[in-house]
Amino acid sequence: MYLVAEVALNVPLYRNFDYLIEPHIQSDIAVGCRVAVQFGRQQLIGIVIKLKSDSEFMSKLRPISSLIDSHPIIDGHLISLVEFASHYYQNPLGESYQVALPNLLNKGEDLDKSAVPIIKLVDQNTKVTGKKQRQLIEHLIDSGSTPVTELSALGFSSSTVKSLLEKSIIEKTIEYNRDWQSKPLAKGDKPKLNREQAVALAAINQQSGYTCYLLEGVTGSGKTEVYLQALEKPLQQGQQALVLVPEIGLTPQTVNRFRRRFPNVPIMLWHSAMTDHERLSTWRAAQNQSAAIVIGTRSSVFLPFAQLAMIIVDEEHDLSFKQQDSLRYHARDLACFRAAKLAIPLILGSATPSLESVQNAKNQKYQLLTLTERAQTQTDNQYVLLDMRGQHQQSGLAQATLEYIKKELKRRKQVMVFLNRRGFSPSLICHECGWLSQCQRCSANATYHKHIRNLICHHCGSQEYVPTQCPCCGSTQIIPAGQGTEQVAEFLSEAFPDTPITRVDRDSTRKKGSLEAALNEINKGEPRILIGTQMLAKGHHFSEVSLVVIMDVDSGLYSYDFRATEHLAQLITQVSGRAGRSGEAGTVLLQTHFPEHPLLQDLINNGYQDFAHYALTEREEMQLPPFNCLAIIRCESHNPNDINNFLYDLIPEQLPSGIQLLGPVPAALERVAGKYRYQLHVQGNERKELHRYLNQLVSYISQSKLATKVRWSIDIDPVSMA
Ligand SMILES: Nc1ncnc2c1ncn2[C@@H]1O[C@H](COP(=O)(O)OP(=O)(O)OP(=O)(O)O)[C@@H](O)[C@H]1O
Ligand SMILES: [Zn+2]
Repeated sequence: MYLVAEVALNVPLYRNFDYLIEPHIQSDIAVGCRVAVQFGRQQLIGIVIKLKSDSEFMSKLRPISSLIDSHPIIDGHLISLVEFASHYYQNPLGESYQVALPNLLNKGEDLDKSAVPIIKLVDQNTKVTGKKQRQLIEHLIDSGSTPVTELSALGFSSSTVKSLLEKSIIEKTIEYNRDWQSKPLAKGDKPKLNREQAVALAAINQQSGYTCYLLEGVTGSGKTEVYLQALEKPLQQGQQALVLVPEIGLTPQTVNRFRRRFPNVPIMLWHSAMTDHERLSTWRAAQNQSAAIVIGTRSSVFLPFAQLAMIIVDEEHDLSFKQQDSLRYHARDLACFRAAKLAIPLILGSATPSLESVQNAKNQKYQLLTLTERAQTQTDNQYVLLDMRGQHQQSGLAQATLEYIKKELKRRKQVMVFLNRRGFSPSLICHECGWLSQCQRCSANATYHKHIRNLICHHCGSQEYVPTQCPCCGSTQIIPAGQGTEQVAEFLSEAFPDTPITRVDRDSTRKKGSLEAALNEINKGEPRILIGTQMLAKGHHFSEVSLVVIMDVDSGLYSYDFRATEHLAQLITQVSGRAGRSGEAGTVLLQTHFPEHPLLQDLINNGYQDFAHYALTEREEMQLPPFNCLAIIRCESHNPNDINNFLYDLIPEQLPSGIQLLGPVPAALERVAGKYRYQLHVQGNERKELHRYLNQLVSYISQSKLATKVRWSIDIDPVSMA
């Protein structure tokens, strides 16, 4: 008989806690149930991870206060996933469950809540007058149906929905059922695959069990089409699939494409803009199989599918798949663990795969499938390296660039200008004494946002008014230094007064539905200049863009981070992929002061694959990941002495062989929000050795008094050195 439950609690301690099982819950309690327990003076909710007949602290144990679930809420597979993640990323188990489970479950919410209704279009013909109502109808024509929980994020208010319901143009139904599993799979129109796509699909369909496929296809080569057709097999068998996408890749266009293709299959979403209730409903739908496909961002890798038969990771190189706090997991790598454990296929797709994945394909850990041709055009984009040395610039744009833009607009095309910096200018400078606007709390500039007349620190968020006089010398000549998207948009609207301009960055898309509205404007296809950051760079299919201008190439060429060149090459390739997507080849113009730089030359002449090949050779020579394994111990505190004491204490007199320590070194931003930040890099030649060493290190730290004076964290396989 089990008398003791071992419980994982969300506390920053590397251990679990034993509680007594009282007789009245003995028959119901099981591994995977939530319990409420007394911890110190607080009531906490935890997960039962083990049942035991004894405990070394038996006489001191407190009883479980209450059993929340009469059945386990997670199965053995999910438990092993969270345990693996906790172990691999050296994060306490209770904290890891906190990340893996939806908020409401962590707070003790009952799992048995009613299902989410969907709305459907039932009458396309009745005319409506309201603009929003018309937009909703258009959206439903595109998507077929949409869960009510997604509507507000799309910018549709409940009153819009209500008026259409009253006119019986749409209906609201609950489709909490698993009918889809027994019905024959309905498929919307689909194109005939080209040869390369067909080869890739055949390879995926041929095998059963676990294989990880790296689908490396140039932008626009029809990777998504391969995913869609690969999904047919599991769906036909009534099995589920998970499609992981980057945070900004989850556009309505993408989702609609899946819904149009599989009209009688329930497809649900998972992303950070959803409310807790919305997320819980997706979680439950994955579990009770009323969702066939979930399209989700990073943390959807933890969803409790009952019949998972395929995982797809789109844009597998994307940095948003790595969580940057608490449990610092990489969703792609956990997807890999999960697929192997379940013996199901995993498809990693990208035009610009991470060097890790390229290397795994070389080692035959992944099976490489390549798409070299664009699906709808035969032509490759043409690159222009624009030498910026000595060029006259206006708001960061060379005269020659403006000529290119003018030419394309005249041909009634769209032009996309990419600059990965929002705001008006990255700082203000005093023209007389050289004072620079800086954040008081960070070792960083404060960005000038002109329309709100504020200086905002993009690291700690602190804001202040723009001074009318220089705080140093009193001069009134304070001018913007450098460019952000706000400035470029302003300048271009003066330079091309007759052309509409759409700016897409985090500032311009704060309002719900505004990104959607901007994308709709762009998709109308009229001549237009688009200016934006990362948000514009990936995944979008704008058919009329014929010229892409990348303004600031140089900042990625020389950086403290050994991954900077990889990220730059990915960015250039991805951004370029937005040009020339229908019919004719597009032009990609790179403004640079280093036109002879080997990276740029290689990339534009030979493509990303070639770049990746040479970049890997370089990594191998320098013994950097993926040729060794890396972890960073980060530490921050108001007091630099405490940091020093803590980090130097970790350096032993003798290191085990195969392990190297580097540092302590200051972080790229040495101070953020008033705190100093330092790092210690731990490198291992072999994964096993590194993990053995880190285990010891973490258990040492968790006992260390010096650790209590600082904030520390450990990052395994970091994607950023910041
Ligand atoms: N075999 C095909 N025949 C005709 N059109 C196709 C084919 N495959 C894909 N397409 C079309 O080509 C366009 C690009 O395809 P898709 O979006 O699947 O490419 P992708 O590789 O996923 O693009 P990106 O890298 O930009 O995400 C889409 O409009 C798609 O419908
Ligand atoms: Zn700051």
